[in-house]
Amino acid sequence: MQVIQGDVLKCDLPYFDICVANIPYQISSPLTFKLLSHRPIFRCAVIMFQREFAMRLVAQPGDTLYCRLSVNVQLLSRVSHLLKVGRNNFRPPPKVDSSVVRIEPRKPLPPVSFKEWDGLVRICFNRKNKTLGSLFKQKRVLELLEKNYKTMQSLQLAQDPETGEEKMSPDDVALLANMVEDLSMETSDEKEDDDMEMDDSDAADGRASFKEKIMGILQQGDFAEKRSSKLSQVDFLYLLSLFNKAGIHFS
Ligand SMILES: C[S@@+](CC[C@H](N)C(=O)[O-])C[C@H]1O[C@@H](n2cnc3c(N)ncnc32)[C@H](O)[C@@H]1O
Repeated sequence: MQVIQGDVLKCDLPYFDICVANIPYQISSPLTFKLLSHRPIFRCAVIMFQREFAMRLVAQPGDTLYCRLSVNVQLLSRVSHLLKVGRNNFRPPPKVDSSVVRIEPRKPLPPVSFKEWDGLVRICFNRKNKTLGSLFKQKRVLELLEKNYKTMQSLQLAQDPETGEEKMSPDDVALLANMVEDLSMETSDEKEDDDMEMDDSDAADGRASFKEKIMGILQQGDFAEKRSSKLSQVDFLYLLSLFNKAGIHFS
């Protein structure tokens, strides 16, 4: 047996196939994504988390705690709740309850670029109870997508629907380890709604047709009136494929 002493977030992990851990809860998110980006990928992890974090990991569409953390972790793995561990199992009792969760990485990973995926779900979960139609009408979102669209066109890198989508590479997944800071336990719906929808004056500067293009894609998949809080992994993958086929990219 090899014992490694050090900060698990900073040290290079060796090959392992099973991870069993009782962790400090403040590293839940970075550790989860560090494990999921580790290669070769492990077989199974059984980890105790703070109850609310655990419930976010396993939350399904329609559950109150369903969020970006849920869709990102579930894109990469199957997660199941194994056991509740109440605070009174400890002396002295901590302030929070715990749960033990099993994480089994998907093999193979879904055929999607994680950068693209993350770009899409960031927009969709910015306000998970708003309709996608209303989220994608925001000036900030349209400007970002149009900028990406023009860049891709000028570089002639727009994906040809016949040649297929980019695939998720191990390097791509490794990005996960660096994007965990805002996958916290706060609900983004509590944020101030400071985004402007594009109004008529914006139409004058030529963005109207791009907005129509985006709305057309949403309507094509019957997404305009839907809300992220109710959409499954398959829905998001389908939506991403519709956008990519139309030359709209999120990274
Ligand atoms: C919840 S305790 C679990 C202790 C022991 N494994 C057990 O099950 O009784 C978490 C342990 O992780 C250690 N720890 C905290 N941050 C760490 C980090 N970044 N890397 C490695 N260990 C860490 C703490 O010092 C503490 O001993």
